Amino acid sequence: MPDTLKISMQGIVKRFGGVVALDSVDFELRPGEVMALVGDNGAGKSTLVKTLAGAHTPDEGVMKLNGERVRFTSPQDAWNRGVATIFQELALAGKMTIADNIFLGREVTRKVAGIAFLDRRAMRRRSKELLKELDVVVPDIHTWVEHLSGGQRQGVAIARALNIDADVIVMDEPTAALAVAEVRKVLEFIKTLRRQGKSVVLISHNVQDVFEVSDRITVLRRGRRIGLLETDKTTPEEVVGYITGAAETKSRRAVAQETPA
Ligand SMILES: Nc1ncnc2c1ncn2[C@@H]1O[C@H](COP(=O)(O)OP(=O)(O)OP(=O)(O)O)[C@@H](O)[C@H]1O
Repeated sequence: MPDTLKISMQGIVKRFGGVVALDSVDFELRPGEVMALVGDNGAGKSTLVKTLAGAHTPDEGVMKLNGERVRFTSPQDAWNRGVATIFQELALAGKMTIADNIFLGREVTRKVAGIAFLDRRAMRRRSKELLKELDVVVPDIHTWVEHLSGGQRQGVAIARALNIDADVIVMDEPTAALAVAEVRKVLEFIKTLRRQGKSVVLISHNVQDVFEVSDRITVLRRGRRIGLLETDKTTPEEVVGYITGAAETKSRRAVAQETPA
Protein backbone atom coordinates (compact mmCIF):
# COMPACT_ATOMS: atom_id res chain seq x y z
CA MET A 1 0.00 0.00 0.00
CA PRO A 2 1.44 3.41 -0.86
CA ASP A 3 2.46 5.60 2.06
CA THR A 4 -0.05 8.44 1.84
CA LEU A 5 0.96 10.23 5.01
CA LYS A 6 2.20 13.78 4.65
CA ILE A 7 4.52 13.37 7.63
CA SER A 8 5.47 10.27 9.52
CA MET A 9 7.86 10.16 12.46
CA GLN A 10 8.75 6.82 13.96
CA GLY A 11 10.61 6.01 17.15
CA ILE A 12 11.86 9.57 17.65
CA VAL A 13 14.21 9.89 20.61
CA LYS A 14 15.61 13.22 21.75
CA ARG A 15 17.78 13.59 24.83
CA PHE A 16 19.12 16.71 26.49
CA GLY A 17 21.92 15.43 28.71
CA GLY A 18 20.16 13.12 31.17
CA VAL A 19 16.65 14.30 30.20
CA VAL A 20 14.78 12.14 27.70
CA ALA A 21 12.48 14.74 26.14
CA LEU A 22 11.11 12.32 23.50
CA ASP A 23 11.10 8.63 24.29
CA SER A 24 10.49 6.73 21.05
CA VAL A 25 7.61 8.89 19.85
CA ASP A 26 5.57 8.09 16.75
CA PHE A 27 3.72 10.93 15.06
CA GLU A 28 1.77 11.16 11.84
CA LEU A 29 -0.01 13.77 9.79
CA ARG A 30 -2.36 13.09 6.90
CA PRO A 31 -2.73 15.40 3.92
CA GLY A 32 -5.36 18.06 4.62
CA GLU A 33 -5.87 17.33 8.30
CA VAL A 34 -5.54 19.45 11.40
CA MET A 35 -3.67 17.48 14.04
CA ALA A 36 -3.71 18.92 17.54
CA LEU A 37 -0.70 18.21 19.71
CA VAL A 38 -1.51 18.41 23.40
CA GLY A 39 0.15 17.55 26.70
CA ASP A 40 1.09 19.00 30.04
CA ASN A 41 4.07 21.32 30.57
CA GLY A 42 7.26 19.45 29.78
CA ALA A 43 5.43 16.66 27.90
CA GLY A 44 7.66 17.12 24.86
CA LYS A 45 5.40 19.05 22.46
CA SER A 46 7.90 21.81 21.62
CA THR A 47 10.72 19.31 21.28
CA LEU A 48 8.67 17.21 18.85
CA VAL A 49 7.72 20.25 16.80
CA LYS A 50 11.28 21.57 16.79
CA THR A 51 12.43 18.18 15.53
CA LEU A 52 9.79 18.31 12.80
CA ALA A 53 10.86 21.88 11.99
CA GLY A 54 14.54 21.02 11.62
CA ALA A 55 15.60 23.00 14.71
CA HIS A 56 16.55 19.78 16.59
CA THR A 57 18.17 16.68 15.18
CA PRO A 58 16.69 13.52 16.67
CA ASP A 59 19.08 11.09 18.42
CA GLU A 60 17.12 8.16 17.02
CA GLY A 61 14.15 7.56 14.77
CA VAL A 62 13.01 8.03 11.22
CA MET A 63 11.11 10.89 9.66
CA LYS A 64 9.35 10.79 6.31
CA LEU A 65 7.80 13.51 4.18
CA ASN A 66 5.39 12.26 1.52
CA GLY A 67 6.72 8.76 2.17
CA GLU A 68 10.34 9.76 1.57
CA ARG A 69 12.92 9.67 4.33
CA VAL A 70 14.11 13.15 5.28
CA ARG A 71 16.49 14.73 7.75
CA PHE A 72 16.11 18.47 8.01
CA THR A 73 19.33 20.25 8.89
CA SER A 74 17.75 23.60 9.84
CA PRO A 75 14.35 25.33 9.97
CA GLN A 76 15.26 26.94 6.63
CA ASP A 77 15.83 23.50 5.16
CA ALA A 78 12.38 22.40 6.40
CA TRP A 79 10.76 25.59 4.99
CA ASN A 80 12.39 24.87 1.64
CA ARG A 81 10.72 21.44 1.68
CA GLY A 82 7.32 22.97 2.42
CA VAL A 83 7.22 22.42 6.19
CA ALA A 84 6.73 25.84 7.78
CA THR A 85 6.72 26.23 11.54
CA ILE A 86 5.33 29.35 13.14
CA PHE A 87 6.83 29.56 16.60
CA GLN A 88 5.31 31.55 19.44
CA GLU A 89 7.77 34.37 18.88
CA LEU A 90 6.64 34.43 15.20
CA ALA A 91 10.00 35.60 13.82
CA LEU A 92 8.45 38.70 12.27
CA ALA A 93 10.31 42.00 12.04
CA GLY A 94 8.28 44.61 13.94
CA LYS A 95 9.79 47.61 12.22
CA MET A 96 9.11 46.34 8.71
CA THR A 97 5.93 46.49 6.65
CA ILE A 98 3.50 43.62 6.26
CA ALA A 99 4.59 42.95 2.67
CA ASP A 100 8.29 43.04 3.59
CA ASN A 101 7.62 40.50 6.34
CA ILE A 102 5.71 38.18 4.04
CA PHE A 103 8.66 38.26 1.62
CA LEU A 104 11.40 38.29 4.26
CA GLY A 105 14.38 36.41 2.81
CA ARG A 106 12.55 35.81 -0.49
CA GLU A 107 12.35 39.27 -1.94
CA VAL A 108 11.16 39.64 -5.52
CA THR A 109 13.51 41.59 -7.74
CA ARG A 110 13.29 42.91 -11.26
CA LYS A 111 16.17 43.94 -13.44
CA VAL A 112 16.47 47.36 -15.00
CA ALA A 113 19.51 47.81 -17.25
CA GLY A 114 21.06 44.71 -15.70
CA ILE A 115 20.66 45.99 -12.13
CA ALA A 116 18.37 44.15 -9.71
CA PHE A 117 15.77 46.26 -7.89
CA LEU A 118 13.25 45.09 -5.31
CA ASP A 119 9.90 44.74 -7.03
CA ARG A 120 7.90 46.27 -4.21
CA ARG A 121 4.76 46.57 -6.27
CA ALA A 122 4.72 42.82 -7.07
CA MET A 123 5.40 41.98 -3.41
CA ARG A 124 2.58 44.24 -2.22
CA ARG A 125 0.17 42.79 -4.78
CA ARG A 126 0.96 39.20 -3.81
CA SER A 127 0.80 40.06 -0.08
CA LYS A 128 -2.67 41.54 -0.50
CA GLU A 129 -3.82 38.41 -2.36
CA LEU A 130 -2.49 36.12 0.36
CA LEU A 131 -4.10 38.14 3.15
CA LYS A 132 -7.38 38.18 1.24
CA GLU A 133 -7.32 34.39 0.82
CA LEU A 134 -6.99 34.10 4.59
CA ASP A 135 -9.47 36.88 5.21
CA VAL A 136 -6.94 38.83 7.25
CA VAL A 137 -8.04 42.43 7.52
CA VAL A 138 -5.17 44.90 7.99
CA PRO A 139 -5.31 48.70 7.98
CA ASP A 140 -2.77 49.13 5.20
CA ILE A 141 -0.15 46.89 3.57
CA HIS A 142 2.50 49.53 4.47
CA THR A 143 1.77 49.21 8.20
CA TRP A 144 4.65 48.13 10.37
CA VAL A 145 3.99 44.73 11.88
CA GLU A 146 4.55 46.06 15.40
CA HIS A 147 1.36 48.10 15.02
CA LEU A 148 -0.78 45.01 14.30
CA SER A 149 -2.87 43.02 16.76
CA GLY A 150 -1.80 39.51 17.83
CA GLY A 151 -4.35 37.90 15.50
CA GLN A 152 -3.27 40.02 12.53
CA ARG A 153 0.36 39.07 13.20
CA GLN A 154 -0.57 35.40 13.17
CA GLY A 155 -2.26 36.07 9.83
CA VAL A 156 0.91 37.68 8.45
CA ALA A 157 3.02 34.75 9.70
CA ILE A 158 0.66 32.27 8.00
CA ALA A 159 0.64 34.34 4.78
CA ARG A 160 4.43 34.15 4.83
CA ALA A 161 4.22 30.36 4.98
CA LEU A 162 1.67 30.28 2.15
CA ASN A 163 3.92 32.51 0.07
CA ILE A 164 6.47 29.69 -0.09
CA ASP A 165 3.70 27.20 -0.93
CA ALA A 166 4.18 25.36 2.35
CA ASP A 167 1.79 22.45 2.58
CA VAL A 168 2.55 21.61 6.20
CA ILE A 169 2.01 24.44 8.66
CA VAL A 170 2.98 23.93 12.27
CA MET A 171 1.66 26.41 14.81
CA ASP A 172 2.99 26.58 18.36
CA GLU A 173 0.30 27.96 20.70
CA PRO A 174 -1.01 30.50 18.16
CA THR A 175 -3.88 31.59 20.41
CA ALA A 176 -1.92 31.99 23.63
CA ALA A 177 -2.24 35.52 25.03
CA LEU A 178 -4.86 36.61 22.47
CA ALA A 179 -8.18 38.29 23.22
CA VAL A 180 -11.30 36.23 22.52
CA ALA A 181 -12.15 37.90 19.20
CA GLU A 182 -8.56 37.41 18.03
CA VAL A 183 -8.64 33.73 19.02
CA ARG A 184 -11.72 33.30 16.83
CA LYS A 185 -9.86 34.85 13.93
CA VAL A 186 -6.88 32.51 14.30
CA LEU A 187 -9.19 29.47 14.51
CA GLU A 188 -10.81 30.67 11.27
CA PHE A 189 -7.34 30.91 9.65
CA ILE A 190 -6.74 27.28 10.58
CA LYS A 191 -10.06 26.21 9.06
CA THR A 192 -9.21 28.13 5.88
CA LEU A 193 -5.87 26.35 5.67
CA ARG A 194 -7.64 22.99 5.89
CA ARG A 195 -10.07 24.04 3.15
CA GLN A 196 -7.04 24.84 1.00
CA GLY A 197 -5.84 21.25 1.53
CA LYS A 198 -2.95 22.16 3.85
CA SER A 199 -1.92 19.92 6.72
CA VAL A 200 -1.74 21.71 10.06
CA VAL A 201 -0.16 20.77 13.38
CA LEU A 202 -1.58 22.83 16.23
CA ILE A 203 0.04 22.86 19.65
CA SER A 204 -2.53 24.11 22.14
CA HIS A 205 -3.28 24.11 25.83
CA ASN A 206 -6.87 25.07 25.09
CA VAL A 207 -9.00 21.93 24.79
CA GLN A 208 -11.99 23.94 23.55
CA ASP A 209 -9.95 25.32 20.61
CA VAL A 210 -8.64 21.84 19.89
CA PHE A 211 -12.17 20.47 19.67
CA GLU A 212 -13.27 23.29 17.43
CA VAL A 213 -10.65 22.89 14.72
CA SER A 214 -8.87 19.53 14.88
CA ASP A 215 -9.54 16.25 13.07
CA ARG A 216 -7.29 14.20 15.35
CA ILE A 217 -5.44 14.71 18.60
CA THR A 218 -2.01 13.44 19.58
CA VAL A 219 -1.43 13.40 23.33
CA LEU A 220 2.09 13.42 24.73
CA ARG A 221 2.91 12.70 28.33
CA ARG A 222 6.41 12.65 29.80
CA GLY A 223 8.00 12.30 26.38
CA ARG A 224 5.74 9.50 25.15
CA ARG A 225 2.74 9.43 22.87
CA ILE A 226 -0.02 8.07 25.03
CA GLY A 227 -2.99 8.87 22.82
CA LEU A 228 -3.95 9.29 19.17
CA LEU A 229 -7.64 10.16 19.09
CA GLU A 230 -10.24 11.04 16.47
CA THR A 231 -11.67 14.36 17.67
CA ASP A 232 -15.29 13.49 16.85
CA LYS A 233 -15.01 10.16 18.68
CA THR A 234 -13.66 11.48 21.97
CA THR A 235 -14.60 14.06 24.58
CA PRO A 236 -12.76 16.95 26.25
CA GLU A 237 -12.93 15.00 29.53
CA GLU A 238 -11.24 11.99 27.96
CA VAL A 239 -8.52 14.17 26.42
CA VAL A 240 -7.88 15.90 29.76
CA GLY A 241 -7.72 12.43 31.32
CA TYR A 242 -4.95 11.51 28.89
CA ILE A 243 -3.10 14.79 29.49
CA THR A 244 -3.11 14.40 33.26
CA GLY A 245 -2.42 10.68 33.20
CA ALA A 246 -5.79 9.75 34.75
CA ALA A 247 -6.88 7.86 31.62
CA GLU A 248 -3.65 5.89 31.63
CA THR A 249 -4.05 4.95 35.29
CA LYS A 250 -7.70 4.02 34.68
CA SER A 251 -6.90 1.75 31.74
CA ARG A 252 -4.08 0.12 33.72
CA ARG A 253 -6.53 -0.50 36.57
CA ALA A 254 -9.08 -1.91 34.12
CA VAL A 255 -6.46 -4.28 32.71
CA ALA A 256 -5.46 -5.33 36.26
CA GLN A 257 -9.09 -6.11 37.08
CA GLU A 258 -9.50 -8.19 33.92
CA THR A 259 -6.29 -10.15 34.58
CA PRO A 260 -6.99 -13.21 36.77
CA ALA A 261 -4.80 -13.39 39.89
N1 LIG B 1 17.12 22.78 25.10
C1 LIG B 1 16.84 22.01 26.16
N2 LIG B 1 17.79 21.67 27.05
C2 LIG B 1 17.52 20.87 28.09
N3 LIG B 1 16.31 20.34 28.35
C3 LIG B 1 15.31 20.65 27.50
C4 LIG B 1 15.53 21.50 26.35
N4 LIG B 1 14.35 21.62 25.70
C5 LIG B 1 13.45 20.89 26.38
N5 LIG B 1 14.02 20.30 27.45
C6 LIG B 1 13.36 19.41 28.42
O1 LIG B 1 12.64 18.44 27.67
C7 LIG B 1 11.38 18.17 28.25
C8 LIG B 1 10.27 18.46 27.25
O2 LIG B 1 10.18 19.87 27.07
P1 LIG B 1 9.26 20.57 25.98
O3 LIG B 1 9.59 22.02 26.01
O4 LIG B 1 9.37 19.86 24.69
O5 LIG B 1 7.81 20.32 26.59
P2 LIG B 1 6.43 21.00 26.19
O6 LIG B 1 5.42 19.91 26.14
O7 LIG B 1 6.60 21.81 24.97
O8 LIG B 1 6.15 21.94 27.43
P3 LIG B 1 5.47 23.40 27.52
O9 LIG B 1 4.01 23.20 27.32
O10 LIG B 1 5.81 23.82 28.91
O11 LIG B 1 6.12 24.26 26.48
C9 LIG B 1 11.31 19.01 29.53
O12 LIG B 1 11.74 18.21 30.60
C10 LIG B 1 12.28 20.13 29.24
O13 LIG B 1 12.82 20.63 30.45
